[in-house]
Amino acid sequence: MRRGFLLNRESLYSPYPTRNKKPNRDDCRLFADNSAAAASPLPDAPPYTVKELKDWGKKNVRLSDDPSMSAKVNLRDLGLNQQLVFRNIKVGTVEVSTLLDCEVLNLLPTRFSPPPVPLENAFEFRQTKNRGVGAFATRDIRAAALLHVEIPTTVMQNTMVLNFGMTKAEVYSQLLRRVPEKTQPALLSLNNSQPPGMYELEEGILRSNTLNVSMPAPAVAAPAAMGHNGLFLDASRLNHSCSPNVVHRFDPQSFALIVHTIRPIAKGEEIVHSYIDLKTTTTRDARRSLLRDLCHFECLCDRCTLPDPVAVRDSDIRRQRIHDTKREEVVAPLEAWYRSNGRDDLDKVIAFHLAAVEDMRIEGLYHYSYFLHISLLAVSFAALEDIRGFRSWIGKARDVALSNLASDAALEMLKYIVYPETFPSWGLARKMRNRPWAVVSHHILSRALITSVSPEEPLTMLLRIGTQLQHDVHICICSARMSLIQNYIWKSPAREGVVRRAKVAA
Ligand SMILES: C[S@@+](CC[C@H](N)C(=O)[O-])C[C@H]1O[C@@H](n2cnc3c(N)ncnc32)[C@H](O)[C@@H]1O
Repeated sequence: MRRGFLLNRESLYSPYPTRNKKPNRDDCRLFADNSAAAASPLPDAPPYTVKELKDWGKKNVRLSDDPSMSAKVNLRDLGLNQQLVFRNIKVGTVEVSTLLDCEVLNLLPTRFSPPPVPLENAFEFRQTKNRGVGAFATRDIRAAALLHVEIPTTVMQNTMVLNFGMTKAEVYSQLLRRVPEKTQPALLSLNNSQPPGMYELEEGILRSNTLNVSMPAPAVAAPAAMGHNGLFLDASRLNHSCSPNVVHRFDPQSFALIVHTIRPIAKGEEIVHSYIDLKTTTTRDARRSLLRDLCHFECLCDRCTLPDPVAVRDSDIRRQRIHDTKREEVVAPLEAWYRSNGRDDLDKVIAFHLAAVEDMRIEGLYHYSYFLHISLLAVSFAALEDIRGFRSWIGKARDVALSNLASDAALEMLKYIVYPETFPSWGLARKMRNRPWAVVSHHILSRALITSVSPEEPLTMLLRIGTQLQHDVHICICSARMSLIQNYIWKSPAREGVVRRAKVAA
């Protein structure tokens, strides 16, 4: 039985990271060392890939014989001007053991904002039949519910440069040793799915359970090398599924992992997320093989254990279809309807989007163009002045915005749910029949607004569509509502010019 580590006394009292604060003297560091640079000739091209970095490190980096330092590495030569420090930081009452670059530490807020409050007791952990422990809903949960919020136990940069000074095993063991003693039993009881004998326990646990987290990015030459991962005691118990029902995001402002449901979850259903990028792996065999390679288990999720080969083939075909549909193809039917000045049948547009959304529902894939499809459904139902249809789809679009932490967009959509007739494409079908060109802009604008979660995007889209239709963007803008435009494009660098031109045109 593995016993907990003894804690280094200072690590318990490590302060918040503050701006301009020098690292503690007892921090273990990977120092930049100019003499090492002089000694080691640079390769012709900068080493950017992980393999190149590793090879370069093996040839050029020497281990420090100074026991107060972990290693001496001239990372500037790699375009990575960094100084990695082990530091325990406090988030509210939780102490997090981190290994971060000094610059990243300095970019963290001096005070973390309080994390949002999740549903209470909405899930519990239980033993599954064949996948170890899993989390199960204790009641029916709606889509876009804030299910879980968790502060990490450890966070570390996961670039390979760590290998230069300390072995990975040393880094992992140092990181875990700095975790508060009371947390260590729970941490050491986490699943270790690495092949037996391959890694020390600490490394096995970290490799099996960490999730990618987003940290503030300093201006470094090789930002791709600046990934970070975090270990979360509860979220680590979530099993994988190729049709997940939750997504998670890390919010550096509150230093918390935020887990949202992406569809309704019934009482007793398992709560699952995806360990892999489902966009790049469409077939069951490809997904299973990737999970075998990366995570060392045979996937037993619902989609991978479909009862017969025909069902598996149908699922593969559906996923491929979702994967292959380009954004332009999604937009095309509504654009064709609009080009016909509303003479085409809008029901055909609706049927197209409903079929796509149904594919996504069956496969449990709510990324890809899901948001675009449901937004265009909302636009179509608004054009037909169908309140029920409109509310249903704009409600789903709002759910997506909420799970993406896009609260402004979600608020705007809530306004449309309450007052559908204020939605810019409201009654467009009727208006098109009467005054085809005058209302075009409303349709374009509403689409731009609704299909975007970022404030920059509507403008880009307006410009793109305006150009596509060889229709001056000023005309689009001048006949749309000024407040909406200003609201949405205010952050854009091109804002000044567009708003000025729009005012002139209006
Ligand atoms: C991060 S842990 C998840 C929690 C784990 N079940 C536990 O008991 O702690 C990942 C491990 O759970 C199991 N697992 C997760 N999803 C699975 C799936 N879809 N099929 C089979 N095993 C799965 C595998 O053993 C995997 O290595």
